[in-house]
Amino acid sequence: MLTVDELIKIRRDLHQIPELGYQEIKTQRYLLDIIESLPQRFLTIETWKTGIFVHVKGINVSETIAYRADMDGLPIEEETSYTEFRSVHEGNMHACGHDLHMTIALGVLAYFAHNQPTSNRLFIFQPAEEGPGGAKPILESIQFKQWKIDKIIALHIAPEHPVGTIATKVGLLFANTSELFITLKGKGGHAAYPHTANDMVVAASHLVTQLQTIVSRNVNPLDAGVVTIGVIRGGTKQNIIADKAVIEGTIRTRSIETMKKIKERIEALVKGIEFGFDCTLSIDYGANYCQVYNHEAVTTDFIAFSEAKKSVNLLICEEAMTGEDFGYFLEEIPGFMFWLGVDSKYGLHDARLEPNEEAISFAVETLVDYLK
Ligand SMILES: CC(=O)N[C@@H](CCC[C@H](N)C(=O)O)C(=O)O
Repeated sequence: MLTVDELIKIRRDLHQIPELGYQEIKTQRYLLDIIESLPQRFLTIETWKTGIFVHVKGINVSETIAYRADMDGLPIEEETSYTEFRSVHEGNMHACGHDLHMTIALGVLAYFAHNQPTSNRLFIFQPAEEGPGGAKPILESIQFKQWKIDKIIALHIAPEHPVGTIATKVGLLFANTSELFITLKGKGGHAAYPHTANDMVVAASHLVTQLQTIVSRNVNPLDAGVVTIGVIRGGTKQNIIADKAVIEGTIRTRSIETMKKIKERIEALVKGIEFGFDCTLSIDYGANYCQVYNHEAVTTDFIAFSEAKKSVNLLICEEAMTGEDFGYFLEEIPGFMFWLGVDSKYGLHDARLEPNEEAISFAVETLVDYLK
């Protein structure tokens, strides 16, 4: 069993070593050291790329329930008030709570390493949730298939809810997502001779503005969609006309049809920019995640469990336009995801995110109770 102080130490240690998707080398080693220090009698440990599976053998097996935690950090320069356990990986931060997700999984796993569960449990420490995605290749792996999972569960921290809150719903919880990378190629030149060049900073600026019309003009207002451009990059010096620019963003929708429609509109606008600015554009949709859709029977059962538990403040929430490759597990295996309140003034993907660590022991106790 891990004590509250040990759990907090683990979270703080993990917080200091955020690594991007499929680079979670130190994170994997750190987790393995803890997992290997637990009683091994019921455990089978296997690594998968930078991820880990830990199978816990049950006493009287009738099913296998999987619990998944994601492992990767984000390319964000930390701006929290932390002084003693700030990220030591310059430019990277656990700004999406995966340090808490892993700590909670370890806490629950440690309980079952000491107290053999009735049925089997599988703990999945999954790389690359923020991109390019670890869930789909895990599902396709022979290693994962050997465990024959009957039910799967995961959580995500929710900065906007107080500690003690569990928020979830039956059906759609998270959106369909697609990354978006557009490269514009034109003709560079001297800043004083714009008539001899095709300026990709100007072309990219027009495109970014036009992309904003898709949700407002092409998506049914009663439906929902998001086109967010998070990066615009181009040029090398203030007096040189840029021959290249790059736009990076993400698309979010409630339905596959709307995702298709938004992509069609992007492609049409890209053609217009090519024609209008006499340049060449290419589109790469990067990683695409399917929606997170909570299965009715298991989610209803978890909602009833949470309602009956005095320590839990249960919220039936609305769906969000966040994405999660956990959706791929739910395409194949019954299960659900829920939000865990961590009460931070600053939200997910914010350099100042400071989750309340009391949420860790609350989550471990609640999940142990649900899974035992
Ligand atoms: C919970 C959360 O914040 N998830 C990420 C998932 C990223 C998906 C992909 N890399 C993309 O940007 O489309 C999110 O941004 O919602």
